[in-house]
Amino acid sequence: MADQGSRWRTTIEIAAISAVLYLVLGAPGFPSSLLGGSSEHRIPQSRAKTESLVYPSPGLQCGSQSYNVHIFSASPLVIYIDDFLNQEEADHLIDISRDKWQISTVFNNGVEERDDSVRKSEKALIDRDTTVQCIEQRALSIQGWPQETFIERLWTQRYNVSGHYSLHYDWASASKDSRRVSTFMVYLEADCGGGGTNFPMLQAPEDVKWCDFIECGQQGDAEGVTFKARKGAAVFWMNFDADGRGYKETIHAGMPVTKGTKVGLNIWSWYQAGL
Ligand SMILES: O=C(O)CCC(=O)C(=O)O
Ligand SMILES: [Fe+2]
Repeated sequence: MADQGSRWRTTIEIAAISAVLYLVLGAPGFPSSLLGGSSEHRIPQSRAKTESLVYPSPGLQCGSQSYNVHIFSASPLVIYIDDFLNQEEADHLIDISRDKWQISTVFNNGVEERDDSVRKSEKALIDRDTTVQCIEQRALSIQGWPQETFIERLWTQRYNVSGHYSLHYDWASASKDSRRVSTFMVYLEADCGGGGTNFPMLQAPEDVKWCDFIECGQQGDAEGVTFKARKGAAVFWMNFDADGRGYKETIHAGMPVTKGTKVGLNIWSWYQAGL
């Protein structure tokens, strides 16, 4: 949470951080074919990545879930999905994360390490029971079952007071044949102050009806737009356009939690040609 006197980030800070991230994270906005991965010089996909890609079982039987879709932006496509998960599903995911929490890490110059100044939280790789697979299926269904697109094994993340994730893109590398096409940031527990998901390059809409889903007034002091952490809700966005250019507007941050606990869920869809 920020007040008038002490803004969490100034415009200049955001511009500087964005410029560094832009270069470090593979120059989003450039055609991914220029980043490597042409058909002649295909970058071999790491075994670890391929093994983390999953697809729900064909015979899966799932109940229906009535979610409410609010399109925030058409380009890039950004949607706030209220009730993406029901309360039981959200509680179940927290339950199966128990005993699996580990300190979240980041990659600095290719080295995986803890860096609380960038990302302060815990994360858990959850087992793929029926509930989890039905959530994977829902995520694919909303996207219209895109071809050659898989789900990355799901991770939950837990933020206590002062937990946060500073500005970043959700992709670190991308190629013509292989990339993290979309993100669902889902809120499983939101009994907290702060903890919204901020997009400094997206513009807040005018209509006050959006104030149910985004921070308005004092709490809306951060640049751009901050989606509220609401239990069961999800923010969905596409990371790349049809030509494989990363959308620079999708830079985002998990805002610091000022009280209580926030638990989130990442659902990332991965395009992998020829798997
Ligand atoms: O917790 C949030 O609001 C954002 C988390 C996030 O961006 C991520 O895990 O990649
Ligand atoms: Fe992210």
